[in-house]
Amino acid sequence: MDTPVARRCSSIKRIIIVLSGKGGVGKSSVSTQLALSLYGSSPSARVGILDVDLTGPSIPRMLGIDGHPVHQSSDGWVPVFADGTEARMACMSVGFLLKKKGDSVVWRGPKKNGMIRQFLSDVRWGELDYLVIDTPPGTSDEHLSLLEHLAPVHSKLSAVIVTTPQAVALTDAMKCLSFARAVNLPILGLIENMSGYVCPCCGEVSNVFSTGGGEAMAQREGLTFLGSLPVDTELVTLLDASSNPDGVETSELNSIDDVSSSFKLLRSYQATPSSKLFADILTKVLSSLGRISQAGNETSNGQAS
Ligand SMILES: Nc1ncnc2c1ncn2[C@@H]1O[C@H](COP(=O)(O)OP(=O)(O)OP(=O)(O)O)[C@@H](O)[C@H]1O
Ligand code: SF4
Repeated sequence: MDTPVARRCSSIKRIIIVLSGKGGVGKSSVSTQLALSLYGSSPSARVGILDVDLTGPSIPRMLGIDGHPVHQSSDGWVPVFADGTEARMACMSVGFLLKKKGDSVVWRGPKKNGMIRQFLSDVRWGELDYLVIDTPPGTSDEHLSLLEHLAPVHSKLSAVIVTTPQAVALTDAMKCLSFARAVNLPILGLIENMSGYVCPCCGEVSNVFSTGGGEAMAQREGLTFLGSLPVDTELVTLLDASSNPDGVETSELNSIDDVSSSFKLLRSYQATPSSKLFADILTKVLSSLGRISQAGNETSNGQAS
């Protein structure tokens, strides 16, 4: 089907949708870490991150590019490049379109649907190896709009589910899984976030909440368990340090050089020992992606023959 979204997405190889049943489980942090890991997976990897959490956009803040202006060209919106002039990490979020930091989006379904369509059809992503899409918690209008508009490029889609170990989060993660299955969205796997607390002094792991529920759910449901991430104080410090100071007006943030130093700080997280855990997750994500594309090829070959 030839639609504006299909035309725009023709230069994107893989689209990974990050889902969570419950709010606050770390879906945006995982989307950010996933995008950074994919970016670091090869010196030429080109990654986009699209924030469709319209009422709670947090990706610009996490990437240290909060408040940067988005320019409109004759061919659509130019995304903000989190890595500055290297231009391999493109980001788009409703957060860039708000006049002031802290402004809220109070939109009904049709307006949200229009915004998502515009994000998918009007952003000049260019050639991307991966587009990571951070979604709102649960399965809402935004998810339905997203999948409806992306239907012409369904073969490029897959999802990662993020949960925390508590029973209530796992129940909501199950709803997410049912949704993904209902819309025939391949699942790359499940991540259990905030699984234990690592003491910054001695490295001892304390299980503040129950643990292992995510892995058990993955096993039960035949999903790949991508891994557990502990509560990491270093990550929080970095995410806070990379954010722009409160109250900086959009018009004051025009220099692309401002972006590079924040991004370097965030990338330094990728070099810490705790990021080893995310490196293992990335290996499993890439292997699941390979498996899904192979299955897709076999299906299309089978259909062709
Ligand atoms: N593994 C972790 N260690 C420490 N803090 C974390 C971790 N994961 C997430 N956080 C922190 O928890 C808070 C919520 O995380 P995040 O915004 O990623 O959750 P979310 O699921 O996307 O939330 P929302 O429902 O608002 O979309 C953030 O302040 C984030 O920095
Ligand atoms: S885990 Fe060990 S070092 Fe860390 S706070 Fe507890 S007693 Fe102290």
